[in-house]
Amino acid sequence: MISTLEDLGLSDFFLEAGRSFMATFPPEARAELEMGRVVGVERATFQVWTANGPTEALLAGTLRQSGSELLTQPVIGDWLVVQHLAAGSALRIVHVLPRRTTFARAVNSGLSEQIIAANVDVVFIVTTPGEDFDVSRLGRYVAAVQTSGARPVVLLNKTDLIEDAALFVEQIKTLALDLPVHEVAATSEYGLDAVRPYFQKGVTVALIGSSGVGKSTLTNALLGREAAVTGLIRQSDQQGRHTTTGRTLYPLPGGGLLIDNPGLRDIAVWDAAGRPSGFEVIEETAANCRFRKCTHTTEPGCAVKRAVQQGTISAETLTAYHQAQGLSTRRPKRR
Ligand SMILES: Nc1nc2c(ncn2[C@@H]2O[C@H](COP(=O)(O)OP(=O)(O)OP(=O)(O)O)[C@@H](O)[C@H]2O)c(=O)[nH]1
Ligand SMILES: [Zn+2]
Repeated sequence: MISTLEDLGLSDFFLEAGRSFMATFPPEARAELEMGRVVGVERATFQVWTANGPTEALLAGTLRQSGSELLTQPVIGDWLVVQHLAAGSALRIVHVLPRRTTFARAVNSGLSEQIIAANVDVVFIVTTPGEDFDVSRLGRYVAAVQTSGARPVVLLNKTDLIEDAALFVEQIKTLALDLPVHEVAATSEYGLDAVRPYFQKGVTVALIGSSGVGKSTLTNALLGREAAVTGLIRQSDQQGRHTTTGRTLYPLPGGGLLIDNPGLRDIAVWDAAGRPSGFEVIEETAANCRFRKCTHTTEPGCAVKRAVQQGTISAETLTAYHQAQGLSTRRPKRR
């Protein structure tokens, strides 16, 4: 399935970055260096796929980059430069290459964020037409994914449980122009043929959505039973069920890659300038607005507008926030 690093998503962007980093080493040191992608993370252990296949890799605590900058913590999907030590031993992670997209989750009640995945091209936002259905929350997910540079696609799962999925699809489609929305049922594999074409060679897809919407079931259906990748980190509980402690990037039988990110609820993303762009930052800042019901549009004494002027909140984030707010007033009643 994976025969070249291009199958794993290696593009000119990463190739150039990797080459110019390696060029800073003397030739004899350079011979030990290689590029690879993080395909598994389980606590402090990484699985890195290089031209020779997947291998365990470790972060040496004392390692520093060529400058004296501390090494960035690698996450699933990262492209790396690794060093071969003795034959048969784990690789050493030397450098994390610049990321095209990053996904973060809010931690500490939204005060800070933790990056959990990098270099994702397409994000499947999974929802169901049941209790979980919340158009304004979906709107925040869509906006966050768009801001990250990845492409949002909504999967309405468990459509076997309702009569008329079209009603829900209509509401979701109002969230963004050209937003693809697919009706699926993971348990019966209904609708998955429309979803598989997103997995083009080298394209990385991640699944997000609340707990219980069917992300694991979808992942298994898309991977197919045989696809369980040996050599990658897989954890099983007593029932043999795939559990959700680690993160894994799986190659699909027909090409493309899937990141398993279970339980990722309060996603936030960082914009290109590295500022947190989840809406938590707006809500925190809004506490300092002069008016309690400030809409952060034209009010005097608006702390959010001030933060945008000062560059601590991006204008795009505020626009996305306003869009999501507008949508929330049109939120349909739950049935
Ligand atoms: N009826 C129906 N049930 C489904 C469908 N997809 C998943 N389920 C069920 O929904 C439950 C939750 O599915 P999971 O795949 O574990 O959900 P998840 O999103 O991975 O949940 P977390 O691991 O908690 O994040 C399971 O009992 C599935 O069998 C579907 O299309 N139709
Ligand atoms: Zn305000």
